[in-house]
Amino acid sequence: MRDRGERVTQHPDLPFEQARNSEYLARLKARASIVAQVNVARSRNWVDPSAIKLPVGISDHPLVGRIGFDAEDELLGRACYIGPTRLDDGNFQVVSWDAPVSQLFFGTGDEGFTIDGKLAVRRTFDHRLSDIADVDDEWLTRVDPSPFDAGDLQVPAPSTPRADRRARRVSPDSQPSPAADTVRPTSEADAEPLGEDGSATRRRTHRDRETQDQRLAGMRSAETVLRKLAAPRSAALQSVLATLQPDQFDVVSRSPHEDLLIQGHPGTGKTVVAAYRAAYLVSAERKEAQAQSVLLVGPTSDYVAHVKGLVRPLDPEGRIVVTHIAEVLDRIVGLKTNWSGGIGGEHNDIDAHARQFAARAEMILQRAKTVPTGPTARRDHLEAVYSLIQSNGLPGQPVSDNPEDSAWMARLPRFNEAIRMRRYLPLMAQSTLAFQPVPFTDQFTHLLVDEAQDISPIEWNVLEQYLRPGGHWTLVGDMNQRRSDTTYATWGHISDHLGIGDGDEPLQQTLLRRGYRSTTPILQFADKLLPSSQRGATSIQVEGPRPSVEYVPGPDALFPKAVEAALRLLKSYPNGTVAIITVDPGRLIQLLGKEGWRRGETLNLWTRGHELLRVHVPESARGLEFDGVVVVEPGDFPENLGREGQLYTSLTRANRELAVVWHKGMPDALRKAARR
Ligand SMILES: Nc1ncnc2c1ncn2[C@@H]1O[C@H](COP(=O)(O)OP(=O)(O)OP(=O)(O)O)[C@@H](O)[C@H]1O
Repeated sequence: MRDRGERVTQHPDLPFEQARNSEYLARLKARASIVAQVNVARSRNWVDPSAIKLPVGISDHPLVGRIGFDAEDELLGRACYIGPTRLDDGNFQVVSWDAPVSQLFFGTGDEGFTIDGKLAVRRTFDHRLSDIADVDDEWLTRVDPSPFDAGDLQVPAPSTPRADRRARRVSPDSQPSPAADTVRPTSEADAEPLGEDGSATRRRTHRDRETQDQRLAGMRSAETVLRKLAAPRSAALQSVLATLQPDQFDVVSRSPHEDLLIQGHPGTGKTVVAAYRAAYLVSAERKEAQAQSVLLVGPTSDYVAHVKGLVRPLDPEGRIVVTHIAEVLDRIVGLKTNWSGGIGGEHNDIDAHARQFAARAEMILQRAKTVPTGPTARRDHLEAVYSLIQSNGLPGQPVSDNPEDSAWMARLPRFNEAIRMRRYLPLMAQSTLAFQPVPFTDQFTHLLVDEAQDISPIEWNVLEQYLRPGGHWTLVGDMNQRRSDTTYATWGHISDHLGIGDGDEPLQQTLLRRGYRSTTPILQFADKLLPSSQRGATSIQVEGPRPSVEYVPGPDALFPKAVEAALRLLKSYPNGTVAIITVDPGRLIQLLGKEGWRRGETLNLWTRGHELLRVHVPESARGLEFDGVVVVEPGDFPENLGREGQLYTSLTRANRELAVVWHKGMPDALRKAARR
């Protein structure tokens, strides 16, 4: 069966490029096998099991594209490939994606290098796993013969370099003619692969076409991007290195000696930019990158699974650690404990002052010479620091003189209770740091934080400990998706806290404006939750089904209706992913159990025969995406300071289709949007 978005006609060079790609991957593998396996773990604390097994230099990422020039270049000839790693082998020239010359491919400019002649054509590859699935040419200047037709257009056998490579000559008739390869207007059938509901076959009006053309302005390889977005979503993000856009590559490739702040509406590619920036920072290609190491911190373990695959093939030396905030905190505490319950809590639980409280408590312990020793010293020491905070120090030696602080301290639970509660994990981490700072070997030259709007002051304090002196930050997020009042309300506050920016000026925001994930109808629906100044998010996926909103008359019918909607979406997106997002997962799970669903590999996954359904609370859905999403009882989603960040995030997890099921209440803004 043809997947959504697959092209009907095949580019004539596809077999050749597929064979070239196989040869490239085989050569990389051969190169890697002669390099001894090394332990690339960065430190005792950050052992990444998948990194240890990876031989240096290996990458299973396919070639990403090819550029051709209008004249012979002394070094590169008429054309060269762009790949995850450099390969320089006679007539097979692959330039690394982050080498200066690759700027020609990504369309960001021509600084820092010179070629003899000009760029004539960009060829972008679309992939299925590590194979090339499609080829898309963009001609800037037509040249004849084509730079890709330098008399050596042969199909090598797709085997190891040593294998018998009886070349098959591609018939001259099948050579790409520049005219045929010029990017076709986006109104052609290929560029409109979007509708499961018949919208793809619907005739687009002239105005629709104009709007779409405007949305695609400034993009490269727009057809391939649209095809990728129309394809079913999988649990993990698929590589989009080949279709990184000029504005995205520009951010990815900023100097490692710069702090960056990247803000964008849902689905504007922030996570993609974060992942490739991490890879760019540590790339082996550039000298300046060789001393770099990156801690990429996301919101949840699902996010880590979602993103890890993007950076792995571009980081064969294992210099990027992808983790999530709770894992960072838990590693610091270093005790075997199950943290249960939500993150929530009183403001002070996570207040930045905790650092001073913990430091003062440790000082009192040192003065009293009562620092624990022995086999359980770590736990005992943590208990001692925490308990001193809880009691606001010793008589005559308070931890804080502020009555508000001491009232908060008096409300803290006893250590044995607190050590199991997720809401006290940041305080426990901060208390541990008071006597056990992060060693230099565990620190990184760059901290890259995604969903940064959800990091609390105390968590920023903890994260700061992981940054080497002189290191830099890349902060990525969306203030409109902020999930709680306990985090900073503006980027200015965050940059003040971290002391980054230009003197008194907070760090400048880099805005990502182009929406990729959700269709415009979904964004327009969710948009109504935002203050008017923040509205107007748009997507290059202009068309798609309107979100469906269904009222159910009785509370008992709510979850059955939600499951019914999810089953309908599963039918529409048989190779894709569907999630139900609710603040009351218990009732849903009970129902799924009764209806024969069983828990899958992870907590959020439910299976019945061949059917797969994902169940999320707003918290765990952050940063993820699915083809279809059912949001249950939107009126129950918690608000923060009058904002509906959690609901907004949940509604925008859908790539193609959104259903809302409600009984108790609907936020007014959405009620109006649903009636339109
Ligand atoms: N250049 C690109 N080519 C193809 N797909 C892209 C490109 N950039 C982003 N996408 C796709 O758009 C979707 C959304 O991207 P991403 O998750 O990075 O957005 P985000 O801004 O982090 O979203 P959110 O804040 O809502 O979590 C993903 O499926 C991603 O693969």
